[in-house]
Amino acid sequence: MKELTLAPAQSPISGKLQIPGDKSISHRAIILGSLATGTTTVTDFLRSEDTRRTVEGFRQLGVKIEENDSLLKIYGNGPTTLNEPSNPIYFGNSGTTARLMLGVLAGLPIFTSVYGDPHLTQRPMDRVVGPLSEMGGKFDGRNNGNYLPLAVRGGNLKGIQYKLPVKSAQVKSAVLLGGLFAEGTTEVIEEIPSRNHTENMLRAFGADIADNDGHIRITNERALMATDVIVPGDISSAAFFMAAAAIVPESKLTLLRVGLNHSRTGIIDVLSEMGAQISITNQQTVGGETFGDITVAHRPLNGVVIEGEIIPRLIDEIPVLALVATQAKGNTVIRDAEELRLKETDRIAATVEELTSIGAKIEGTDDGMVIKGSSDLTGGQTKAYNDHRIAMMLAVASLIAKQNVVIDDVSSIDISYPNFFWDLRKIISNHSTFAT
Ligand SMILES: O=C(O)C1=C[C@@H](OP(=O)(O)O)[C@@H](O)[C@H](O)C1
Ligand SMILES: C=C(OP(=O)(O)O)C(=O)O
Repeated sequence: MKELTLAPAQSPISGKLQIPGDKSISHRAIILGSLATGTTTVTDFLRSEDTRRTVEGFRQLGVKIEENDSLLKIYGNGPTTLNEPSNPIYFGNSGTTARLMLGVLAGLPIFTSVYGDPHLTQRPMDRVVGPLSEMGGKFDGRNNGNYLPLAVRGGNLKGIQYKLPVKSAQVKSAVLLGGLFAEGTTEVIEEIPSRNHTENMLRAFGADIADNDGHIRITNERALMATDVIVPGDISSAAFFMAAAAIVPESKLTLLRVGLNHSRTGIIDVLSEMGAQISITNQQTVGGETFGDITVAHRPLNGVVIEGEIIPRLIDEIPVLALVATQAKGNTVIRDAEELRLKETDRIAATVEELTSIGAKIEGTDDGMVIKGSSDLTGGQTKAYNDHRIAMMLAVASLIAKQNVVIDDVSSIDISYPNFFWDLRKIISNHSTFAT
């Protein structure tokens, strides 16, 4: 447990920040680099608890991976050289590691057993075990293989056509990764677009993949070849600082080289619609991923409705957007976000409970929340539920609270943003008021 007391910001937020590498893209770089033939160099890789799980997972399968700060070298020899691990693979807290690696393990002709921490052990796996079993993978575990720990016997997969029943990039990615090993064509049909980093990176590694208006087809016909990956800054991490600049009066902050893939930029659309001033400069595209600098300046904010197709484009940003909405005039309504109940914690319940406890007017619904703005935040004792996104949202809330905000445990932040508090200190001048 690492309790932290945070004091309100006494001045506007300003300056420039380099945001650490994108977590989703970092996971995918390890996976595809490990399955490819040749050496893959990954620049600006996110070193965090979650990505460490994916690195360790592939090391257990026999892949040599060298780490030098945020530079990673993966020495791939193709999937036929991967070994049956002698010990269970630990996925920790990482849903992405679990779902995507299950897609790979289903394709390999080996036996593996996999497990996670108490939070991941409660998150559903049937969403990937279902389609991967249909392809021929064999799974066993509690509740018909819905929960970790799981036993997996892979190999002999056949392509299927699979219409996604949930809005999930992890499920899409697991089936596509299984498709890399399957006889025939594997097709995933996605009605509402979710993050497409897997598709972009598979293409960059030379896979036979095509996306025709949400019908994504892949075959096993082309072996993956190593390619270098440059990881953009994670917009889901930048989101906390975008929110901070949007709610602390007179602030103006620039976040450098952040990933701007359209499937991830819902937060820019919503903050702009609320009235924040946002500009983007220095755009470039590498390996199918666009980067750019985002500048956010404080302006008076108005409530908005967040629903429908935009939800997967900002799913991890909803807790911090709810915080921003407490400072906007009028109601903000969030709908179609039922997936939030299945994350590291139930993020609808956690956001409502904790923001209410520090003075916000917010109510939960089955698939979202309604926030009545604007209201002053008082401060006080809060809980992070061992969820990094809730912990960082509460840290941002402290900037505008009337009194200190105490967060019961901030250690979960290492899951996606180990340097979060260093970066927060850089942009607020009264950092000496941090206390543990
Ligand atoms: O594919 C990914 O890297 C992710 C997809 C999303 O999950 P779902 O696919 O479950 O929506 C997101 O919430 C998670 O943080 C990362
Ligand atoms: C939901 C998240 O990650 P994962 O599903 O990989 O645990 C997240 O990072 O917010």
